[in-house]
Amino acid sequence: MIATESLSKRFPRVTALDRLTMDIGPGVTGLVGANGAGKSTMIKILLGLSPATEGRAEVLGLDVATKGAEIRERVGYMPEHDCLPPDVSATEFVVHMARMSGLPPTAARERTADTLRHVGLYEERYRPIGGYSTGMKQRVKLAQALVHDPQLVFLDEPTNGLDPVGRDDMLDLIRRVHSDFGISVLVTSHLLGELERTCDHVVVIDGGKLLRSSSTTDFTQSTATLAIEVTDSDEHPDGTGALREAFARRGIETTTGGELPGAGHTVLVTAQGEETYDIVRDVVADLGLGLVRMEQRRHHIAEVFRPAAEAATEEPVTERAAAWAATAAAQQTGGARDER
Ligand SMILES: Nc1ncnc2c1ncn2[C@@H]1O[C@H](COP(=O)(O)OP(=O)(O)OP(=O)(O)O)[C@@H](O)[C@H]1O
Repeated sequence: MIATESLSKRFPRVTALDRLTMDIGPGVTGLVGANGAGKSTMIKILLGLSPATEGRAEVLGLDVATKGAEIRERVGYMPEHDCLPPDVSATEFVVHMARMSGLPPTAARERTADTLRHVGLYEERYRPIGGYSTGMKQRVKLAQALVHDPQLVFLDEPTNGLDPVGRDDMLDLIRRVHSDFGISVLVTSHLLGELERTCDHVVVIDGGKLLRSSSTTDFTQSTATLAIEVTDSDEHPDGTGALREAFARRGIETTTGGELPGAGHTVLVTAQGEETYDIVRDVVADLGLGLVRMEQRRHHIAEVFRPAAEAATEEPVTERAAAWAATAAAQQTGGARDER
């Protein structure tokens, strides 16, 4: 769907994209990075609206440097900032955008009605946009990106300004753009966690550089640890403590499950492979404890970047990534350390 090769964009005072190479296939892809990471700049280059300083990029096999118009025919774009005319209704605006994309009048009206219904705007679609809530405006922006039935849509921070419920609704809607219509999606966000359940693939950029590009499951599984919970026994009134000591004797490091209620009874062990499960079974059996739970703990994406947050003294990129990972983790409070 999208391929970039050593793509750079330099403004007089800042390098917005720095030799970025990535390959994005069909599905829902998240482009994640702190404010100023270069996400919007990337989208503008991919739409052929802003020239790259260096490198190449292709969208749907079309070169962004020479085929901008063809790309924009096939790609929908939901900009980050509010850019809707306040005096016209959603219907009038989206019909206009459909006509601009080349649809004949009747088809434009039909597609507009379908698309607005799909994004959840009903009777209010006849009212002027100026009186809409932020959530409704975001839906109009999404509708105009979808109305010409594109193969791919770029959604720039679609959850901006939404409350938690509105944010969840928007994320579900984005997922359905792909599952119901087969349209691939590139969605940007500065919140790592929020794209975790929506995206098949996540690309993380910081200071215009690629930090990581991988499937969401790779992200969340690569740091998987085992969460183990055991009973106490007469012989070992503190079963959890006894378990940790037994692991220590075998040279296996453990941590506890954090500060959530009940987490003190959870022992976390880094899974080195299948044999870790066997070791846990043997250790628990030797101690004569009951095994209440042994499950793979899936990390949230923000946790992958936690080590960066703890070593925030190095180069500027790391500092920014650290501050942002810390913010992302804080924004997920309550869910970030849940065990699934
Ligand atoms: N036209 C421009 N002229 C000069 N600098 C620019 C221009 N557009 C973007 N920049 C700078 O390039 C960097 C990347 O900006 P960009 O808007 O792509 O980031 P972003 O990841 O989309 O962040 P945000 O979510 O805040 O929009 C920023 O430092 C920004 O100030």
